[in-house]
Amino acid sequence: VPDPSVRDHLMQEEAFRQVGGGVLLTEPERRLSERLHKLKEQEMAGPQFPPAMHFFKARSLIQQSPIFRLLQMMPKGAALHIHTSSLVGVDWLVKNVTYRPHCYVCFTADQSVRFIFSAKQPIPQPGCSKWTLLEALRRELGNVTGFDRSLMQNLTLFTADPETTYPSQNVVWSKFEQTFSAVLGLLRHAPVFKDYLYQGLTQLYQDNIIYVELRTDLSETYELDGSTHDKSWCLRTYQEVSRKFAAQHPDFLGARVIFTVRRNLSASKVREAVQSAITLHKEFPEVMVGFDLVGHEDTGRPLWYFREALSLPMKLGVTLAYFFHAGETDLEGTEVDGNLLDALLFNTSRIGHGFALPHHPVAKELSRKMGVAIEICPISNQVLKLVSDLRNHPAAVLMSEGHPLVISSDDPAAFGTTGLSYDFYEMFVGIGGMSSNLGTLKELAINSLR
Ligand SMILES: O=c1[nH]cnc2c1ncn2[C@@H]1O[C@H](CO)[C@@H](O)[C@H]1O
Repeated sequence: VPDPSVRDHLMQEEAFRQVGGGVLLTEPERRLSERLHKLKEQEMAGPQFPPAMHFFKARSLIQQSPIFRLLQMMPKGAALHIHTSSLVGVDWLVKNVTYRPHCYVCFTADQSVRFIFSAKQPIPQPGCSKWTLLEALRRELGNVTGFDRSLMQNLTLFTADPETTYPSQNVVWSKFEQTFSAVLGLLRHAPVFKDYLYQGLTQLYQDNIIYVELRTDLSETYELDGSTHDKSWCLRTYQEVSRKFAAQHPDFLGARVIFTVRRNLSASKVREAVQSAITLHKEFPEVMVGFDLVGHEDTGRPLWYFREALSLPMKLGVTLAYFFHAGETDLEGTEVDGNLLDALLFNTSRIGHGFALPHHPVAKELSRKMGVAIEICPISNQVLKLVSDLRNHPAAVLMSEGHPLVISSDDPAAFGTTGLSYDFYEMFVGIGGMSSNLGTLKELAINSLR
């Protein structure tokens, strides 16, 4: 029989690590934690357990969960992994933005839509029907509600039947990129862009989030007469909107930007992007925090392919922080498997996703030693990686091994969420299981502000 005192010690150590360790609870917090524990037991014993289901099917159940409502009230710190183009829900885009004057729509052959604001009839776009003024179209239509619903469906992945709609990663990623193309015409209209950012910050603030870092390619914005604004205008706007919002909500710390480009670009294009990231960072040190590469990682170019571009700041003796998406993959058996290690060798400040970390022992150890935070986006993994059941998510292992984790929502509009409460729910109830407690939640919130 093993020595009971040794066993006892080891058991305690294990329990401590499983919940992320570290954070002490005050007496009232301990009581709240017990209450959460009881609620979790009830939820797990229920006929349907949301974290074991695809989020699109689980959302309405989660909305009824008392744990979810407590999580909404909880201060959650910072949202560190959100793409601007999917920040604000499609409800607001359709009901507010597409009802503004001068908004035109056209329909693509593959049943998607494009939008543009213009003072006069816009020039036709290849592959799209004739531009129609939405105001006129709605006047002609009998069923405006149905039409608006179909517009919304073009701007989000959310559907009642995810398994048949998205049978593979390639299918879901192609629809995903379609939603971005559709949204862009609305978002890039300069006055809409300002309101959109403000609305995005409002939604985060309402979910008790006090700081956000937004990933964006800073694509040019346009006015009604077709004139355009460049990346500097865009960054200035982020700064202005963030300051205005913080002035009106003194407990909000602000918004900053991670400049992104797509990982399927050529080496020379990425080199140009890194160069402009360096310039923009010099011009806007307060608001522009770093650089990242985005897009479907499994089919994209590996970081190593861009090594020359990514070494540029070092060569020039300037600092440019990296916030790489890496290991959003499984073990692929291809060059993209090197992304986690390369992200770390390029001194990444955080890792976006890191889902594949358990497959890469050397990268994993290095990451832990460097104290690099892993941005866990559980709902994104469900939708884009088709992992419906979150109970075996690698984040539980990473947490028990002492990796600093932060929770984020990635693309709230595409996934049908707002704020971080849905993702916290999936982390707390699904990934953390019965052992995660209020201390775990506290640790996650504190990590996001460290
Ligand atoms: O989870 C993600 N992984 C990688 N790329 C993403 C993810 N979410 C969005 N994007 C990328 O960001 C662009 C918009 O800024 C999208 O076009 C998409 O390719």
